[in-house]
Amino acid sequence: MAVKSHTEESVVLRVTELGKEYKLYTSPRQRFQSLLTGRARHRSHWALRGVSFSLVRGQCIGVIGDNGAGKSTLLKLLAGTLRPSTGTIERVGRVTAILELGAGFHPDFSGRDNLYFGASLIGIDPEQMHRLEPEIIAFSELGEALDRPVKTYSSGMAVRLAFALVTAVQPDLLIIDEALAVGDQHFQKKCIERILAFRKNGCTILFCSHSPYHIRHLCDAALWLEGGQVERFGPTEEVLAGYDLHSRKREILADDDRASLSPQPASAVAADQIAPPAERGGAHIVSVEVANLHDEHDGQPRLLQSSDLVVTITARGRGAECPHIGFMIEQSQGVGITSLATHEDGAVPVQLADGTWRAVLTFPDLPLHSGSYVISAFLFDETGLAVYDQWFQFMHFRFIFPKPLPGLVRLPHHWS
Ligand SMILES: Nc1ncnc2c1ncn2[C@@H]1O[C@H](COP(=O)(O)OP(=O)(O)OP(=O)(O)O)[C@@H](O)[C@H]1O
Repeated sequence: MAVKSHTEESVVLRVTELGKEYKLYTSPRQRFQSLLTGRARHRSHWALRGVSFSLVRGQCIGVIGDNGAGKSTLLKLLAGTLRPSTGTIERVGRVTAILELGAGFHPDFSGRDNLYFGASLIGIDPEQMHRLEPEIIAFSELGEALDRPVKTYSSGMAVRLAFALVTAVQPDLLIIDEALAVGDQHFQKKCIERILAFRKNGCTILFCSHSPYHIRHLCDAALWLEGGQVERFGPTEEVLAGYDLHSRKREILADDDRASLSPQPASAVAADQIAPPAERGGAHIVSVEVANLHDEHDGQPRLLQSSDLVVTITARGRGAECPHIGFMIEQSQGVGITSLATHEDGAVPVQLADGTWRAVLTFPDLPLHSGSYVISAFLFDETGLAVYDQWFQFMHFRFIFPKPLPGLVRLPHHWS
């Protein structure tokens, strides 16, 4: 299925009826017997089946799906590190893949030696590599560590080296597997900037991520895999909306299962239990205060005792950069109500004397009906693309609207 109409010349990747079968043997002996006798003794597992799509030049496509849906298998097939069992892949131009970053490095050789070795594998000849070396080294920020054996590197250092090498030359098609989930904040930001620059220059990007946020902001189309097959392929928002519904249904089922095992009180959760381990010294959310919340009792979430919801979010940024702040309200059963962010609204957090940044968000005359709600706060970089920190569903509260009307919200409206 094509995402948008395009001429044949602009297609850089065409995948037709692609499939990957894994043969599962119960023991090495069974595998051996099957090799000897030629009789199939395996169970067949199709990690990918009947996948067809095409990408045109300059398109950025996000691949989403649950664990085990076949995303990595698809990316490895496209990168050529796995052979398909069925179907064809037609690629035009130079293709590079950032898969399992750093996995291909030789641990006993230095970072520099590995650069030359890795370059030859992705089609960069030694002369070209000689020219690119300073820029690759600068991007990796490894300094003197470059001449140490790679086995002495942290995983973050290996990733920096691999990303710097693989993106040293702009390819026609760049395949990225969760690269943004690794590395520190500073590195994530550099990765995003480089990906955006490639995109601007017409590079086609295939990007696999568990982060709908990054898919939404970087990709113009999305491919949703489910059980190894294409569930949906099309404009990002439409596919993400379908996947969001699917994920919520799955979470509700999982919650029901958990509840039947060990009932949990629906009480407010302390922020410090949920807040991710913000790298101390890095950008992080410092506090989120909600005005007029009455203390909880009887295990109930705290009650908002005002018709206005006023939330003050304070965060520590990175260097002189002005970060952005996001906020989300959901119904406690997991139905999303609203997500907002300073960068989406053209607002700017204010810097306080102690260097922290603060944004105060006010919902005047909160247009919600009576019910239980849960809030989340997010900290972004200055572009709104890198997520520095998130306090996800960290606080529940109750709200009582005096009139018992059915529904979720009171939308702005008028009668005539
Ligand atoms: N080498 C292998 N041998 C047998 N089965 C495999 C192998 N590699 C992957 N699989 C199976 O293929 C299916 C797809 O796996 P894949 O790693 O592509 O999923 P994924 O969508 O990338 O998952 P995740 O989000 O967890 O990384 C899974 O059922 C997995 O168990």
